[in-house]
Amino acid sequence: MVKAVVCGAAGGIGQPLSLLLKLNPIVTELALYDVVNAVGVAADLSHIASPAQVTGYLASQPDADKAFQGADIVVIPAGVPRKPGMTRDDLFVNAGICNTLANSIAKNAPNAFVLVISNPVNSTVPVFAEAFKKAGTYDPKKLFGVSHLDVVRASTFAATAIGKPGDADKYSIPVVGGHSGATILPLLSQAKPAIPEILNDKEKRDALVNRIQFGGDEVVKAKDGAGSATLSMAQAGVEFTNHVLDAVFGGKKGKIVQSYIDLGAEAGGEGIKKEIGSDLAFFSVNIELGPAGIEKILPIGQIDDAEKALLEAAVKELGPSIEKGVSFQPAPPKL
Ligand SMILES: NC(=O)c1ccc[n+]([C@@H]2O[C@H](COP(=O)([O-])OP(=O)(O)OC[C@H]3O[C@@H](n4cnc5c(N)ncnc54)[C@H](O)[C@@H]3O)[C@@H](O)[C@H]2O)c1
Ligand SMILES: O=C(O)C[C@H](O)C(=O)O
Repeated sequence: MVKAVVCGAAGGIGQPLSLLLKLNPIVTELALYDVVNAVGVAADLSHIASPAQVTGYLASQPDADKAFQGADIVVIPAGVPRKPGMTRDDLFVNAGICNTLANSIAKNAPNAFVLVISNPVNSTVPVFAEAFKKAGTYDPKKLFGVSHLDVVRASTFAATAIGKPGDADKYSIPVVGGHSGATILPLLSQAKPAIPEILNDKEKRDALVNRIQFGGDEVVKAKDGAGSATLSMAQAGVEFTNHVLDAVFGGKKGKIVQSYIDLGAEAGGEGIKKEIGSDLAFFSVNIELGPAGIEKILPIGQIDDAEKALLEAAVKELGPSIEKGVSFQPAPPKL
């Protein structure tokens, strides 16, 4: 029996993500939570013939805590998306929402795996960590910042740059660092299969790195005020969630993914700090998934000079974003 919760389930990401989770037979209970329309979306999804039993909860309901009770995994695409001209940092208003959700999870599902999609991920993941620490429920091996859309984009954009757009799913490119602009560090030198036609052409390489780092802006611009990536994020989100579900509940060990995590999460974090030459508390790294969540933090490995320069820029920009999340003070409750 596996209970999954989607917070922000009525939103642009939340609805398709909930649909895709409803289709995963590992999930037997799916609770949809939002401040609007969660009950309607749940009624709609509940007609699909798959094992998950769907329930919907509005945050204003007196029994809204039930959404979280007994949850094994909570996926969080709640909060405001970008409009043209905004940076992800401008979405720090979402910190308050994240803190509230973290408190509900700590109270009702202290052992749940928590996957954070809400932006700015570089800051909201530290907000969750701090709230869990205050509640005494923090297990860093169970907290994941979802940066998987960057990995998906890297494959798609690399295949396109090479002139083989139909082969997107054949390219695997690790993306480490953070989830915003210069903090997004695609490791093109580690691409599988190798992409010498890009690596040996500075102009093409710079263009590809830039497209991966600023892929989110493409969608924000194209949607022209109607939000940011939702459908590609739902697909990336479910892909990542399913990897965690497979590792924790499906007995499939050993999957390696990248996620923005607490470097204190498990032996290996200190090694990353040496590799990146900084004691940043959070970074997106290669992790091996297993029954406990983050089973191992794996080295970044060999990177070339161009990537070393990008790493320096990423580390510089990440520090203040992490600090902002760590030092976030929720507004006192209204009396
Ligand atoms: N990590 C990533 O790669 C990535 C990718 C795309 C978008 N995002 C982020 O995901 C978030 C959601 O994006 P979206 O396009 O789905 O936005 P959206 O506005 O369409 O949906 C957000 C949903 O959150 C709900 N919500 C607001 N406050 C809530 C609360 N306290 N509890 C529960 N639900 C609440 C809203 O009612 C809404 O239904 C944004 O912050 C966006 O920037 C992250
Ligand atoms: O770009 C955004 O604001 C949303 C998301 O972080 C993305 O990368 O698409």
